[in-house]
Amino acid sequence: MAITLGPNQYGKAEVRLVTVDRQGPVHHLKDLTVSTSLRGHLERTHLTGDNSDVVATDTQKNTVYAFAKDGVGEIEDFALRLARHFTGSFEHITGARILISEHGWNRIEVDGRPHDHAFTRASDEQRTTAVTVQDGTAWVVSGLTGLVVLKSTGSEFHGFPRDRYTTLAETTDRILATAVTARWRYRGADPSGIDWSKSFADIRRVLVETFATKHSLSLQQTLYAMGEAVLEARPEVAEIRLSLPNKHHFLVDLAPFGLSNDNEVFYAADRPYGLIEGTVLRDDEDGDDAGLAWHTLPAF
Ligand SMILES: O=c1[nH]c(=O)c2[nH]c(=O)[nH]c2[nH]1
Repeated sequence: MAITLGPNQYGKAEVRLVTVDRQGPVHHLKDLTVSTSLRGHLERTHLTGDNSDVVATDTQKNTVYAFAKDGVGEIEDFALRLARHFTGSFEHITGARILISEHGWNRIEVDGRPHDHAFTRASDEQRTTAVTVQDGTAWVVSGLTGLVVLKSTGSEFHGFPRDRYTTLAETTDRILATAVTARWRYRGADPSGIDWSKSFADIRRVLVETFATKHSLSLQQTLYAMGEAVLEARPEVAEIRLSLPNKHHFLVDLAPFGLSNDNEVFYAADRPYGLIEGTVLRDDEDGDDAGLAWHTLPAF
């Protein structure tokens, strides 16, 4: 039986990086978590322990901090700079994947005016990107996670099969709530000329507006509508994946207290939760150009 080394990668996970742009009295913060993964001809270290091809993960971490000195800018651009550096500087490193999540900070308001250098953490929501460079070609998959949304009506769920294990009541009016994780792949290899910040802001707006306005017969239907709206609004996006935990809000039975409950009092369950996941794509999109950017990412 022949044994061989399969696909592998290595890097520094979750480098915490905060930068302060202090060019003027008004400071600008960037708060990132950066993970690097390198791929290439790494048989020697795995098979013999010869590390002459191994760019140490400690060096990868230091590179992240050193590159931040010139300013981070948009996370997609920062990730592209890092990935191109690693693949361009070391002969045996042929691929790099850089994952970045950006944590938001809001300025504290003092007497109604935004403070120059004091902030509150925005929320658990994060903007994300996954940049892959392989043999000189780059792919960009950006997204967001932890975007919590809720609508207090405009959601129904009925018509599902009933068997001996079904107890769920049908409803024509329920709370619908979720924490959106979305990842969208930018069209084509080496995407350029994209205003990353504007693209992100528009996609986020379309996602939340569609969640709000689409009358929902299931979270699955809402997922598809959200993805479809993004693809219709943003031609630079090839496909989008959504992962939507159904944050159940169950009606509390107030009958034991002689009270009615007309969709006013709920128990917000944290687990278990339904998990609705799916991809919405253009049917003319050639999956091949996604290359390593998409198909080797965890599905959601
Ligand atoms: O929108 C929903 N989709 C489901 O698949 C499902 N299953 C369930 O119990 N509640 C819901 N709600």
